[in-house]
Amino acid sequence: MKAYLELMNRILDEGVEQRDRTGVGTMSVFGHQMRFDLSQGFPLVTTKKLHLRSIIVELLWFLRGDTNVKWLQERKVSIWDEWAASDGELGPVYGKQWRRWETPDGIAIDQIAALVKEIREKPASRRQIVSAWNPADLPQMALAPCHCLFQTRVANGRLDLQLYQRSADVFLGVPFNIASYALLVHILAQQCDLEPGTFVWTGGDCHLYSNHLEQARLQLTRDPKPLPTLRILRKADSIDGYEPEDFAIEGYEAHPHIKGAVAV
Ligand SMILES: Nc1nc(=O)c2c([nH]1)NC[C@@H]1CN(c3ccc(C(=O)N[C@@H](CCC(=O)O)C(=O)O)cc3)CN21
Ligand SMILES: O=c1ccn([C@H]2C[C@H](O)[C@@H](COP(=O)(O)O)O2)c(=O)[nH]1
Repeated sequence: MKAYLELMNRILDEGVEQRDRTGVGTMSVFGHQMRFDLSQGFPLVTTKKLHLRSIIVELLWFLRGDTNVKWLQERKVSIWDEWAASDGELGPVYGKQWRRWETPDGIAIDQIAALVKEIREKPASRRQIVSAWNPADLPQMALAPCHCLFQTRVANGRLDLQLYQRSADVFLGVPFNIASYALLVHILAQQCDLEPGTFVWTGGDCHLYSNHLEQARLQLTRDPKPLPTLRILRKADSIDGYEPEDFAIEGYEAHPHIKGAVAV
């Protein structure tokens, strides 16, 4: 995960101070790209221990089309709690836009099902895109989508994916986002009889919150370890058929966990 350390290093080196929406304050750079060849291992940060289960459960929650934290909480995942209303709702966030984007005449578009169909039937298509950025729905969302658009592409029997993340909390969010989309590539590839290819992460405002700077510097003193391997233990009948227990990570060696407060 050298690419991740390089991003943290770049922010510490050339980032500018920004006052942000949360009031915490950040150091930020604008525009950055990282590439992960998924045939070389699963990109899980090794310079601090990560809880992959939360990442798996969150991705399956997006794929369910769910926008209520209840399902996450029942599975002991609390990462969205701070933004939820008292009934658990987050408004029309990722799950809604991925699975039920509403047209003005009330038709629901399942972007994920359409993507799987496009990859299978038109692998050379340059229109394999899913967007969570729905300007009409933004006012109702608890938080505007950060990982807002992704595109896939098929070449040489491999599935590549590029994500555009408009806003990136590099210490807390980005390790989750990288692993989550790498996992999504594995799932989509399995469903479409392809091999996982390259995951390209593209960030807009890439920042370290002022209360994460020490944690970032500590990680930069640590040597990254070899990447683990992700195994999907079963091929589900469709993209909707996966359970958290279907995924296993092998050979994950990491430095101790580092705590950091989340900016709300
Ligand atoms: N400021 C901010 N940063 C984010 O990364 C973020 C948001 N807000 N809002 C929405 C979601 C929620 N995400 C989160 C929220 C919390 C953690 C977090 O606290 N992670 C802990 C461990 C939590 C666990 O595994 O249960 C960590 O140390 O990584 C991670 C991602 C990503 N997003
Ligand atoms: O998946 C996610 C979700 C959120 N973030 C971070 C990026 C920012 O620090 C905040 C969102 O604040 P905005 O003012 O809406 O940009 O959450 C992330 O890194 N990854």
